[in-house]
Amino acid sequence: MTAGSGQVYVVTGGCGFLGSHLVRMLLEHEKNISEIRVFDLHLDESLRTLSNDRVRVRLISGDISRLADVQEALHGSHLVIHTASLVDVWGRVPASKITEVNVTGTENVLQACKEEGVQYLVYTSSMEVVGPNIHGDHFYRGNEDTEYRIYHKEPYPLSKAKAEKLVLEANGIKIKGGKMLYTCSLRPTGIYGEGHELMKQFHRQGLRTGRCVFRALSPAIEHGRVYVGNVAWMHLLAARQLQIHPSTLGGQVYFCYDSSPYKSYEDFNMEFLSACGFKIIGSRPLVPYFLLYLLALLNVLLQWVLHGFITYAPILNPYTLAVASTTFTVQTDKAEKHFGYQPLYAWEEAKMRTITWVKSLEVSGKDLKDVDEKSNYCCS
Ligand SMILES: NC(=O)C1=CN([C@@H]2O[C@H](COP(=O)(O)OP(=O)(O)OC[C@H]3O[C@@H](n4cnc5c(N)ncnc54)[C@H](O)[C@@H]3O)[C@@H](O)[C@H]2O)C=CC1
Ligand SMILES: C[C@@H](CO)CCC[C@@H](C)[C@H]1CC[C@H]2[C@@H]3[C@H](O)CC4=CC(=O)CC[C@]4(C)[C@H]3CC[C@]12C
Repeated sequence: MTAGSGQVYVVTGGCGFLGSHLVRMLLEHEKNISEIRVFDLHLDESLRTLSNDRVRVRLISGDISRLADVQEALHGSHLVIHTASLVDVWGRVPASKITEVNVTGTENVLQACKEEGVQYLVYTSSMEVVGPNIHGDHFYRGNEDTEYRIYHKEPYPLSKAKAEKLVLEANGIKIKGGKMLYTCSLRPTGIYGEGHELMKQFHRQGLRTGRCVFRALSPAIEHGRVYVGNVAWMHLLAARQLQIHPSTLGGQVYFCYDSSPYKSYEDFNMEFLSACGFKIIGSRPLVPYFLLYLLALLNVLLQWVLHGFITYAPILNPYTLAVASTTFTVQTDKAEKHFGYQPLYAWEEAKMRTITWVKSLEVSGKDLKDVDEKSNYCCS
C-alpha cells in the first residue's frame, strides 16, 4: 500500500506517555493507515522522524480545549484515539483547567467528529471513573459490571467520569454526511512502562534515601497495574474492531488489563527498582496510617501557603494516600470476548522492558552520582 491510500488516524495527546507508545504501536502493527496525526499541546519532535514510506507521522500543535484547533486536526480524518488529558491528582493545575481540558476538550473532539464526519472515536478513560473511592471500599478483582459505590470529589476523576459519559452518550449520533458516530471507552488501571513520569519520581526519591524505599502501605493492598504497551495494543485493536463491529463495541467500556501481578503499589514498583539495587525497608508500614495522613495534610497546608510563590505538589496528599491504601484490581475478559484482545506483552517481557528503561535513568541522570555519594548507601 502506498502512502496516501490508507486511513488517517488522529491521536490526541500523542506525545504523552501512553500516546507516544500508541503512535509507535500503530506504525508497527496497523497496516490500514497512511497518516497518523499526532495532536498535542506539547510536541515531541522525535516522533516526526518515525514517518516511513508507508505512513506519514504528522505533528499538529494544538489545544484540545480550543474547538477550532480540534476541527482543523480532524478534518479529513477517519478515526480519533483521544488520549489527551491533564493527569493531575496533586494540585499542580487548577480544577477549572482540568475540567477545561478533560471535559470541554472531549466535548470539542465529539463536536469536531460530528462536523467533520469522523465516524469512529476511541476514548482513553481511566479506572478512576470507577474508583477507588475515599471511603476505603475495596474493588477486588472486579469487572465492567461490578457494582461499586462510586464517589468523586477530586477534579481529575470527576473530569474523566464526565468525559467518558459524554463519549458513550455520543455513540450513534448522526454526523456530517448522514453517517453515525461510533464510540467506545477504554479504562486503564495504573499504567507503567518506559517513560512513566511517576516512576522517574520514585526512582529519584529512592536515590535520595540511599536506594531505600521505606514501606508506607500495607502489602495486602493490591493495586491494578497494566503495561503501557498492552494499553496501546488494546487501543489499536479497539479502533480496528470498532470499524468492523460497531454494534458490538459502540457505547461500550473496557478495562485495560494484562498479566501484570496483583501487588501493592510499592511492591509493584520494587519489581523494577530492585533491579537497580533499591531495597524496601519493612515488611509492613513503618509508620501508622494516622501519621501518614497527618503528613498528607501538612502537604496540603504547605501547598496552600506556597501557592502563588511555587507549585508545591508532592506525591503524598490525602487523595493519593486514600487511593494507594484501597485495593483496586480488575479481572475481566470483556475486551477479549468483544474484540479478541490478548495482551501483546507477557508480564516477564513488560517487566524486562521497564527495568531496562529504569536502568537507563541511572545512566542518563547526570546528578545521580552526586545523589548516591551524598546519600551514603543505607542498604549495602
Ligand atoms: N498514567 C496512568 O496511570 C493512567 C492514564 N490514563 C489516561 O491515559 C491518558 C494518557 O495519560 P498519560 O500518557 O499518563 O498522560 P501524559 O500527561 O503523559 O499525556 C497526556 C498528553 O496530553 C497532552 N495534553 C494535555 N493538555 C492538552 C491540551 N490542552 N491540548 C492538547 N494536548 C494536551 C499532554 O501534552 C500530553 O502529551 C489520559 O487520558 C489519562 O487520563 C488512564 C489510566 C491510568
Ligand atoms: C503513599 C506513597 C508511598 O510510597 C505511594 C503513593 C502512590 C500514589 C502516588 C499512586 C497510587 C495509585 C496511583 C493512581 C492509580 O494508579 C490510578 C490512576 C489513574 C489515572 O488515570 C491517573 C493516575 C492515577 C490517579 C494514579 C496516580 C498515582 C497514585 C495515586
